[in-house]
Amino acid sequence: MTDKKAFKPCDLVLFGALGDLSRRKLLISLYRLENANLIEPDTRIIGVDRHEHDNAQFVAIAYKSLQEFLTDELDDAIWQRFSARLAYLQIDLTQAEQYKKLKTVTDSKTRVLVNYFAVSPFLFKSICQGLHQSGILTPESRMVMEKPIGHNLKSSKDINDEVAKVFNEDQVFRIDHYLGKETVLNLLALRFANSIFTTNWNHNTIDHIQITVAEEVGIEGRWEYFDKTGQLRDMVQNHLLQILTFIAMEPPVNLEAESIHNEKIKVLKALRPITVNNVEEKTVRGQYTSGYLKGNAVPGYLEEEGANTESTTESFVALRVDIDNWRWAGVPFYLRTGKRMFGKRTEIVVYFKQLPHNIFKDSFRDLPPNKLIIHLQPNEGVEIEMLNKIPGIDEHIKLKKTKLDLSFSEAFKQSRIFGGYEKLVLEAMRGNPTLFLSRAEIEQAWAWIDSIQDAWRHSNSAPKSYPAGSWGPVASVALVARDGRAWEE
Ligand SMILES: NC(=O)C1=CN([C@@H]2O[C@H](COP(=O)(O)OP(=O)(O)OC[C@H]3O[C@@H](n4cnc5c(N)ncnc54)[C@H](OP(=O)(O)O)[C@@H]3O)[C@@H](O)[C@H]2O)C=CC1
Ligand SMILES: O=C1O[C@H](COP(=O)(O)O)[C@@H](O)[C@H](O)[C@H]1O
Repeated sequence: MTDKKAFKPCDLVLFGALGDLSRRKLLISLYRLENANLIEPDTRIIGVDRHEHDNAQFVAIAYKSLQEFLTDELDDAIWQRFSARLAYLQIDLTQAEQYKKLKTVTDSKTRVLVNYFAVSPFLFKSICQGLHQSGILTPESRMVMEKPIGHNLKSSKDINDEVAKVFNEDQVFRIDHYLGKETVLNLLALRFANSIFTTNWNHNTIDHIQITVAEEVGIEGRWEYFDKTGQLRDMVQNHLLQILTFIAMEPPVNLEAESIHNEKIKVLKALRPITVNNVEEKTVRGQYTSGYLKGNAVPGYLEEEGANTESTTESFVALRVDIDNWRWAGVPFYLRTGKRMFGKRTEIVVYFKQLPHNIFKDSFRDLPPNKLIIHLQPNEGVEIEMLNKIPGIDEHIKLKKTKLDLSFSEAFKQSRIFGGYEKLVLEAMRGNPTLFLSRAEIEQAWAWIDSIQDAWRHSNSAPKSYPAGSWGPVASVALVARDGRAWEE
C-alpha cells in the first residue's frame, strides 16, 4: 500500500504539542516509530503551543510524557536519537503574524511540511490562515486533522470549507485512529482474501452482526470536551461507523484510497435514518453512576472532576442499525459503546443463520448458529464457533460447541502489532492517503448522526443510568431482546 519513493524527510509540526493527545499518543507513537527505525534520519518534529518554553524544556516535557505513557521500556540510545529531532516554538495560534516563526526552523523547499492539528477544531481556521499567510506552504505540504471534525454536519462543512481554502483535498489527511489498528485493517483481508467468507457474507447466511466497543476508562480529565460531545459523537460518528463500513462494504476494486472511500460512502448512504418516529425502539442512551472496576470504587459521570451535575450527556449508546441495500436487507447491526464498562473489549460478532432442519436433536433441541468472533482489542484474533462430534462409540452422535481459535500474538509471533496512531502518523509522513477519511464520508456520517441527535432532543428523555463496571443500562438488553436476540457476553 505504501509508495516507498514518497518517503521523504519531512518536518512534522505538532500544533498543540503540549496537549493531551500529543503527550499521551503522538509523542509515544513517534518514539515507537523511532525505535522501529521507521523515521527518516532527517525528519524533525517541531512542537508548537502557546506556552513559553525553549527546546530543552520541550525535550524534558516529551521525556516526562514517555515515562508516564510509554508501556514498553525507554531505551537511552533511542531516546538520544529521538530527542535530537525535537524543537519547540511558542505561537499563539490565533495570531497570524506569529506563524512566520516557523520559517526560522523549517525549509519547505527541500522538505515536506506535515502539519498535525492536535488542537480543538475551533483553531483550525486560524491555523490554516496563519500557515497560508506565512508563505511556507507548498503543494507538497500536508495537514492532518483529528476527529471529531466538527460537532454536526454544518460545523463539519464549515471546517472543511475553511481547510479547503488553503489545502487541496489530496493534501488533507483526516485521521480516525481505528483505521490504523491492525485488526481493523485485517477486516479487509478477512473479507476479501478468504473465499469462505466472501461467498457467505450477506443476508442469505448472516442473521445479524454485533459491534461492541466497551471502554474501561471514564472521562480522564476531559470533562469539558466530552460533556459537549457525548459518546455518540465521540465514538459512533467515527470509530463505530468506520468498523461498520469495513464490515458491510462491497469489495473495492483495489486498495487505492478512492476505491475504498467510494465503497464506504455507499454503506453510509444506505443507513436507514433514525428519527423521532423510531428513536425509542432503535436507540438506548446511558450515563454511568458510581461503581466498581476491578475491585476499585470509581465515581459516577456526574461526580467526575469539573462535572456539571445537571448534565444529560450520554456516556453509553446502543443502536439497532439497518442497512437498506441488497446485501444486508433484513440483517440488523447492533452497535454498543460506553465508558466505564465492565472491561475494555472491542469486538465484532457475526451470527450466521440457523440451519433449516435439525438432525441432531439428541444434542441440541435447536442447533446453535455458527459465530465468527473478531477480537479487535485486546487479545487480537479471530474465532469461529462451530459444532463438532464428541469422540466416542455411543449409539447416538453427540455434538459439542467448539472453537477454531486464531490468536494474532500466537500466529504472528515474529511481528510487532503497531498501534493505530503509529501506523497513521507514519502514513501521513509518507504521504499515503489510503487509511484516511474523505470529506464526503465524514459528512455522510454526520448527516446520519445529526438525525439521531435531533430525535433525542425532541424526545426529551434522559439517559438511563448504569453502574460503572457493568455492561450498560438494562434497556440495552431489551433493545436486542425485542428482536429475540442477546448480546454476546
Ligand atoms: N486527547 C485525546 O485522547 C484525543 C483527542 N482528539 C482530538 O485531538 C484534538 C486535541 O485534543 P487534546 O489534546 O485532548 O486537547 P488539549 O486541550 O489537551 O490540547 C490542545 C493544546 O493546544 C493548546 N492551545 C489551545 N489554544 C491555543 C492557542 N491559541 N495557541 C496555541 N496553542 C493553543 C492547549 O493549550 P492550553 O492547555 O493552555 O489550553 C493545549 O496544549 C481535539 O480536536 C480532540 O478532539 C481525538 C482523539 C483522542
Ligand atoms: O477517539 C477516542 O478514542 C478513545 C478510545 O480509543 P482506543 O484506541 O483506546 O479504543 C476514547 O476513549 C476517546 O474518548 C475518543 O475520543
